[in-house]
Amino acid sequence: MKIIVLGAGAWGTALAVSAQRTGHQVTLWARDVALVQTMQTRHENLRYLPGVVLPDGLSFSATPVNLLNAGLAQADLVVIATPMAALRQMLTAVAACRAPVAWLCKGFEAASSEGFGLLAHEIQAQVAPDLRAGVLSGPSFALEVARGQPTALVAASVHTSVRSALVAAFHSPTLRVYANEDIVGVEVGGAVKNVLAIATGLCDGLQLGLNARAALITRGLAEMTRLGLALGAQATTFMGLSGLGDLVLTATGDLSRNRQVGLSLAQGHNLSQATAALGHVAEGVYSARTVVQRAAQVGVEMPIAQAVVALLDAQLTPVQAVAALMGREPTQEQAVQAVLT
Ligand SMILES: NC(=O)C1=CN([C@@H]2O[C@H](COP(=O)(O)OP(=O)(O)OC[C@H]3O[C@@H](n4cnc5c(N)ncnc54)[C@H](O)[C@@H]3O)[C@@H](O)[C@H]2O)C=CC1
Ligand SMILES: O=C(CO)COP(=O)(O)O
Repeated sequence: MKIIVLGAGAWGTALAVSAQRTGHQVTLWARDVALVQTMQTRHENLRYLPGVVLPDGLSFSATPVNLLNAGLAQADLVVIATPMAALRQMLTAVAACRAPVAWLCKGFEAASSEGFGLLAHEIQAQVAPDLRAGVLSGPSFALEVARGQPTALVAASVHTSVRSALVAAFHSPTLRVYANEDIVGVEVGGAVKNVLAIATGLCDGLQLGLNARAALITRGLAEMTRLGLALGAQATTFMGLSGLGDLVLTATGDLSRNRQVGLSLAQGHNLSQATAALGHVAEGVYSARTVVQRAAQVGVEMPIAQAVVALLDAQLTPVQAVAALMGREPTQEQAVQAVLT
C-alpha cells in the first residue's frame, strides 16, 4: 500500500517506521523543513523519536499540506498524526481525498468562543463530510511500537473499507489491529484516559498508594463509560483496547506524557513548568475542560475530570483535589454496573 503519514511527531514516526518495515511504501510528512532534512540525512527523528533508526525506503515530504494533491491522489491510505489542535486544519486540507483517511489524535478539540469542543469524527463531519474516515487508537506508546514490541490497536470507523485499510496497513507480526464500528466509544476512551492519566500521575506523585491508584482507574473507567454512553457509544467498547486498555497503559506507564504532567504537578511545579519539560503534546491538558463541559451538557457527573480541571486551573492544590474527591457523599457502585449491562 501507498501510505502518507501527516505529522512526524513520536507517534506518526513510529507508525510510519512500522508500516515501512512491513513492506508498505510510506511517506512521512512534516511541516518543519529542517526536521525533514535531518530525518533524510541522519535516518533518525532526533526531535521526536530519538534512538530509532528510520528504515531504508521511507520517504519524506515537507511540501505545504495544501499542495500535496498529487501525493494524496496516489495514496491508498492517509493518516493524520498531528495533535488534536491541528486536526481541523489537516482535515480541511485533505477533504477532497478519495482514499480512506484516519487520525491518530486522542482528545476533544479545546472549546473556544466559536463553540468548538468536538471529538475528531464530529470535526470531520463539519469540515470534510465526504471523506471515508476513521480513527486508529488503543494502548500504544510510540517508542515500544517503533522498537517492534508487541502491541494491539483498534481501528474504528463506520466504513468497512476504512477499517480494512487500517488493518491491511498496520497489522504485522508485532502489531495486531482489531476492527471496531464504534467510533464514538473509541474516541471517548482515547480522550478521557488522558485526563485520568494526569489524575493518576498526581496520585502516584503524592504517594497516595496502590489502593488509591486502583480506585482512581476504576472510578475513572466509570466516568469514561458514563460520558461515552451519553454520547452514543456502546458499553462494551470501554472494556476494550481503547477504553480499559489505554487507561491502564497511560495511567500506570511512565512513558505517558499525561501521567508525567500529573507527577510533575505533584512535585509542586505549575502547569507551564510541567508541560514545558515534556517536549511533546499532553492532550489531557487541552481536553480536560471540554470533557467536563460536554459531560455537563449531557448531564453526566465526572468528579475526577472536574478535579483535574480545578487543578490545571490552579483553583485547587493537589492536596485539596484529593480531599474534594474523598469527601464526596457515599454512593452506589451499581450505578456504573447498571450502565455496563
Ligand atoms: N506518542 C504516543 O505514544 C501516542 C500518541 N497518540 C496521539 O497522537 C497525537 C500526536 O502525538 P505525538 O506524535 O506523540 O505528538 P508529538 O508531540 O510527539 O508530535 C506532534 C507533531 O505534530 C506536529 N504538529 C503540531 N501542530 C501541527 C500543525 N498545526 N500542523 C502540522 N503539524 C503539527 C508537531 O510539529 C510534531 O511533529 C496526539 O493526539 C497523541 O495523543 C496516540 C497514541 C500514542
Ligand atoms: O496514547 C498514548 C498511549 O496509548 C500515549 O499517551 P501519552 O500521550 O500520555 O503519552
